[in-house]
Amino acid sequence: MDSIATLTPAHAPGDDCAQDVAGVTMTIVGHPDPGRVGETAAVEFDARQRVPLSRREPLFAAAGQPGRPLEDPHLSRSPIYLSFKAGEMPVWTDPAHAPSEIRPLHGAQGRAWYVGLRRRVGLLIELGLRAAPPREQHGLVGVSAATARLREQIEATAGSELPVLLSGETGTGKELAAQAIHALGRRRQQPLVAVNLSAIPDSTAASQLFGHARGAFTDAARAHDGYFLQADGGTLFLDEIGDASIGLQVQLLRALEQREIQPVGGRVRAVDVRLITATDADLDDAVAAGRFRKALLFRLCGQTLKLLPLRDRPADIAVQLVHFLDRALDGLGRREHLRLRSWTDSPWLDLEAVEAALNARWPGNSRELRAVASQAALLGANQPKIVLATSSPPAPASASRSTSAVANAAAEEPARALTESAIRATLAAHQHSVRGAARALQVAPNTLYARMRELGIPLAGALSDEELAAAHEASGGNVTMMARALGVSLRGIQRRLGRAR
Ligand SMILES: Nc1ncnc2c1ncn2[C@@H]1O[C@H](COP(=O)(O)OP(=O)(O)OP(=O)(O)O)[C@@H](O)[C@H]1O
Repeated sequence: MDSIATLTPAHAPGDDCAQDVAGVTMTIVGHPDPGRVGETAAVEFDARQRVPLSRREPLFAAAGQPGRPLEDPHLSRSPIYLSFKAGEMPVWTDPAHAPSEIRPLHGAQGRAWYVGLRRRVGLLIELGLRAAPPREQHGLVGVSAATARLREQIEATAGSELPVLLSGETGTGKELAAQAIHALGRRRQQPLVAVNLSAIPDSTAASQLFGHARGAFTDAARAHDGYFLQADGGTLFLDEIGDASIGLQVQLLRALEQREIQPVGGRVRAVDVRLITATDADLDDAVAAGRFRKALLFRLCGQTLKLLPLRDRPADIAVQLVHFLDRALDGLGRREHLRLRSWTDSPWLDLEAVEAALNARWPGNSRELRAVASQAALLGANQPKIVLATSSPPAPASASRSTSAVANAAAEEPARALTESAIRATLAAHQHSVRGAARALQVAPNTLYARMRELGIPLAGALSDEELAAAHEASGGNVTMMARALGVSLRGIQRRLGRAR
């Protein structure tokens, strides 16, 4: 049986009757050729509620590509069958020839399983038939049904002018989603200004957001346009909206309802801004506790997009793992690690590492996965196989919440657009010089250092001797390459090397 062309949507979680389902969707999560991770096959059940698996069938395909079989010669040529019964784990019809284990997946409510084939190929099997989504679209990497749905919601949202509220744990991609909504909407030629409210102290929040007139307060030697005016005609992305003080919430409500703002000590001004907000907190709880104004929440959630934790999107874990490894290996000039070596050699990215990633909890979600993948690429660049340190310490309650260090530093000087992407883009534009980026972002270097530590953005001074040694070995001692691979400045790495000697 081959992949089929006519598809019915995968059922919503909670429908647990396999008899109602026409078949399953299989996604490759581990393969000797890592380039195949993310390919899917939608396979109809036969008359006995079974699907065949072999080296030759079904055919797996990336979106828009022709289908290919699994090919691995370690798998049998003749099919073995997985049999499905409502409410039960699937079973091999011939257990004596079973190619290996089947395990239920975390959070899948009896509708998805991991199947390992001869410790060579890993498959995710979900009830329901669905088409293969692109591995990367609108800047979002992933092939899970949740990511496909999120992209559809982003497209639908981009066409409207309503405010959008993005909710999800830290690192799930809320800022990426905001960027995609802006990039697809009619305001795309206008600015997108991203601001993290948790990085702005209450005392200066009004003047930073709404601006101030010259002489409005002691230090206001010049008039200042706030973020709202900087985003005029475009989009303002307010991250950590749950951290806005009640006073600020009142002003935000006014800006939304009357489309005007009042700079501190200045005249009321009209402003045309599409607002996208994000939170990892439960704002309904915050309303119940009197910390968030119901009227503002009502206004903000014109459209609400929920981003699932990464651990509930196993197909995305595998695809993002390969994506982040590829990027890190590219920096080291070692992308060949992610190509099929030969069917006889064991792959650099083996199934053990993939399974470890699928089983990890990823409290810091994709941000944590990216950091773990970058470190694994570095440490494993000269090794026969990757070792994935998935036991990375859980992210703090929220990796993007302000720490007292950030709050204190921010209090010294206005913090500007301190979101992860803004910092990374500015660093890249300044050869990773933190001082240069801090100047461009108009923040004190200490504010930027603290925020970078908080977001897990690499700093040369914080690199361990082990990381340094691995990068040194992987780059053959080329310091420029080391700096590129580690994502830090050349000067920083030279200083750090001096210290290490
Ligand atoms: N679907 C995805 N595809 C590729 N990269 C992703 C995806 N989701 C998140 N990331 C990466 O993870 C990191 C964190 O993403 P982002 O800043 O958008 O998350 P967030 O939910 O806004 O986090 P926070 O709440 O902490 O601000 C970024 O480097 C981003 O590129």
